Amino acid sequence: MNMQMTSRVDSAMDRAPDAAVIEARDLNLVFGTGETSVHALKDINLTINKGEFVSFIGPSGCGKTTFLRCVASLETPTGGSLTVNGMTPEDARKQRAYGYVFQAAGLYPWRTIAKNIKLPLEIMGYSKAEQDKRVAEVLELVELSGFGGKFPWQLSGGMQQRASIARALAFDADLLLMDEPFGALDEIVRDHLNEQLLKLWARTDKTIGFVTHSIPEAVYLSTKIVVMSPRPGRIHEVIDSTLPKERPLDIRDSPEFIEIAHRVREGLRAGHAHD
Ligand SMILES: Nc1ncnc2c1ncn2[C@@H]1O[C@H](COP(=O)(O)OP(=O)(O)OP(=O)(O)O)[C@@H](O)[C@H]1O
Repeated sequence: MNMQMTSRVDSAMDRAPDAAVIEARDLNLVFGTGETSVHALKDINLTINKGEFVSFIGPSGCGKTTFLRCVASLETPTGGSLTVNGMTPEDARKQRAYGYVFQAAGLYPWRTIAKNIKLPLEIMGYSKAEQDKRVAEVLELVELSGFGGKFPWQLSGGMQQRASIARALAFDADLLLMDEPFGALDEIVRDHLNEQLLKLWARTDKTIGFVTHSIPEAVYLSTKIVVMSPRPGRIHEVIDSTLPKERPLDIRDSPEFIEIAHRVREGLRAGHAHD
């Protein structure tokens, strides 16, 4: 285990098990200045605890991606505070606190799937044996064992997305940030990946922040649904799910599921009314 890994594990162990993974207090982000400035996030207050699956839903431009990017230290807030595992997002990034899955799989076409997954591990200085072990583990987690030697173009869109999830899982960060990872896939593939993602979450006890435009996807996956509204981007409502952790796909026909979906839809409607 290299130094970076050791410090990450130590700092995680120092913290109380129920400590917040993400904590935003009066968080604001304004892009630019003057008349053309955009108030992308306004007074965001949100706590995400360990093991939660939190979806962000809201109309285009309400700041979902910007919030995730702040957590990942890819954007810098202009006001308020934000901590990740109790530290600044920048320190958390240096300690590899999260894996990030983008909307497009973003795999390098000239590298095999295994070599794509290895890339962050190579950069982090893992030994060859450890790299191979982790690649095998994460390929199994996303049910792609046997595909490590293939190139991205030899895989379907859904399989490529699973490979990009495997890459984000490779260094075993406790936090997974996912920005509309299944948005470009057809419904059936998406259903299947949602099911697999839930199983993975239940098995690994990770904390997940997930951006989506789909109400059923948000309700099916989440323990908490953050409904956002645009201009400026705010949290309109946070809905705690009452669904059990075990969720077969047909739970979507249950009255409880339909009730939560209804609340999310109403929240989105009310948020739009601010325009
Ligand atoms: N780098 C930037 N410079 C200026 N404005 C930006 C920048 N990044 C995002 N914005 C603006 O900030 C607002 C929030 O954008 P963001 O991408 O976070 O929204 P979103 O909710 O993720 O939207 P979508 O659902 O379309 O992905 C938008 O008005 C967007 O145009």
